Amino acid sequence: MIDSKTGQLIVITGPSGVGKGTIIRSLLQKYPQLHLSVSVTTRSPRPGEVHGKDYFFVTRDRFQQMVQQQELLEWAEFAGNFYGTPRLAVQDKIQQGENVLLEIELEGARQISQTFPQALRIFILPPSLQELENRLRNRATDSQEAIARRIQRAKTEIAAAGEFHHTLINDNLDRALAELETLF
Ligand SMILES: Nc1nc2c(ncn2[C@@H]2O[C@H](COP(=O)(O)OP(=O)(O)O)[C@@H](O)[C@H]2O)c(=O)[nH]1
Ligand SMILES: Nc1ncnc2c1ncn2[C@@H]1O[C@H](COP(=O)(O)OP(=O)(O)O)[C@@H](O)[C@H]1O
Repeated sequence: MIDSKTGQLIVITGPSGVGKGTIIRSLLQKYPQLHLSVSVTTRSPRPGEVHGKDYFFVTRDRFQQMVQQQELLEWAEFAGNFYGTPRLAVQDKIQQGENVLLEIELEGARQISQTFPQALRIFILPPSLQELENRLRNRATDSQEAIARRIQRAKTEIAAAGEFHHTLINDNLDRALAELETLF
């Protein structure tokens, strides 16, 4: 699958609720040589989310400081919160020949395409907008307002899918995973 001697950066983008987290969890179980970059966010933790595992949860002041001190490889505002990729952890892993996954939204993926043009950028699409909304509602982790913001943003993101090296529809999870594995 992946050449273990060369550290590769793989960007996975797609609308909120499409199944990025679900897909990545499966990938990490199957391929221990893959590492997921843990992002920094100003969003509040959801029940069960763990600081340092799901995200580093920080204040807006701390986030701003990280931006100013150029500690982030990329960052963006999404649905009213800030998200960013800590630079050092990713650089260290890549230099050590490890493969690193970034699960980030569109603006961040665009920044990476400038700063890391060699990164493989993959966009995950939902079968339909209605199904995307169903998944967000069934996941039941976000308020009505947060879901509405995510659906609104999804339209812009989906329209930009053509900027990515590959697009993939997460209809059936196992099928989508099998297709994704062929891209690495
Ligand atoms: N640019 C950027 N986007 C991120 C980062 N971490 C997470 N995101 C994106 O931010 C969006 C919202 O994430 P989250 O609040 O966890 O919601 P969820 O994707 O619906 O589970 C998603 O599109 C994530 O891919 C990051 O470090 N940088
Ligand atoms: N292929 C699929 N078919 C049906 N439901 C799915 C599929 N993939 C993921 N889901 C469900 O959709 C919801 C959103 O998935 P999640 O991985 O949290 O998305 P994201 O990380 O992109 O926001 C979750 O409840 C998850 O169990």
